[in-house]
Amino acid sequence: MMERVVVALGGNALGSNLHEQMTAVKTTSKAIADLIEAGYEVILSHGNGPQAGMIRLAMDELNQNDPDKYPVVPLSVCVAMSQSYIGYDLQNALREELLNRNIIQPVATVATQVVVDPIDPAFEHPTKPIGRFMSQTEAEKLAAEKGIQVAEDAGRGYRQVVASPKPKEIIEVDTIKALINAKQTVIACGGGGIPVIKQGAHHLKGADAVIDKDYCSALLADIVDADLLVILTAVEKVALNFGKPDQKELGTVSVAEMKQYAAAGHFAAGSMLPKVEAGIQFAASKPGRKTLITLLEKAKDGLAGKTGTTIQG
Ligand SMILES: Nc1ncnc2c1ncn2[C@@H]1O[C@H](COP(=O)(O)OP(=O)(O)O)[C@@H](O)[C@H]1O
Ligand SMILES: NC(=O)OP(=O)(O)O
Repeated sequence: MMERVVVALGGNALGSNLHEQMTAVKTTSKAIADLIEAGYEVILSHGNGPQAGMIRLAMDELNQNDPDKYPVVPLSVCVAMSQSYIGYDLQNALREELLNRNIIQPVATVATQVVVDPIDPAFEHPTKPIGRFMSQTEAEKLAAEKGIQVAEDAGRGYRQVVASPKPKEIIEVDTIKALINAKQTVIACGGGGIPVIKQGAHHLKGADAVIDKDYCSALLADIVDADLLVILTAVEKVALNFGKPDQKELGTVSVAEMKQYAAAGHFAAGSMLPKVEAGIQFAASKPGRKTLITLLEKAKDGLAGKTGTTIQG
């Protein structure tokens, strides 16, 4: 039987600006088309930190220069814009790659709303880095000028930080399932989904946040009953003592073991930790489910059990 795989694309699959993204999606599409050609049923999700930050900054700039003409654009709308912008580039490149291989399979992006809890403590403590990397001096200057919060991002520089509540429910779940059942390749939950809060009987109000795409991908993988969650990032394997002389790369690891490593502080908050936590969540949710964390270029080999870090129940 065909294995169903939710693939979460990280920053290196998309680049961090318009030009990089145009180039990156071509390589990404080849890796994804390889999986489709190998017989996997693929559902795609992706990050949006650099893109949502870029859109937010541009919108803020317009508003500060001429507030009458350009009202404040909420972060939820910036996330919606980023989903469409990234979805467009991905579906364009993947469509072409599949047609070049004579694979007739439509690709569609679903604007996906994801419910968050209005009293999630994350709203009080912004931790999600978005936008470009800056020096400490530049970041502090921007924070003072624009009234935003900034923080150091996993040893890589300073970035704007925003609230990142946990994803609770995917609103467009039936649309996503209908497209999968119609044999279409779906891009959903981009950027962790457009964060919304339930109000009254049926109203959904946009929330000022960016949801983590790894946590949301684990939720998506669960609701579409995927066999595998594949988190593609910039390292081939997850490591213990990362970046230290005694670094040790992990192959296949049980949920229980991975929980111990996470508790011992081996995975950096804001970079590897959410991937490991999302991976554990999915692998532990039902017997037989697995999570693979590896490089984009190694996705096919990883699924064949040749490389990457696999978390299993
Ligand atoms: N223990 C670890 N093992 C491997 N990589 C780690 C570890 N801790 C932190 N990292 C870093 O996490 C990065 C992946 O996180 P990030 O760049 O935020 O992900 P994304 O691919 O979703 O954009 C890796 O490229 C690596 O630099
Ligand atoms: N939304 C999100 O998790 O984006 P990044 O993967 O770019 O951080």
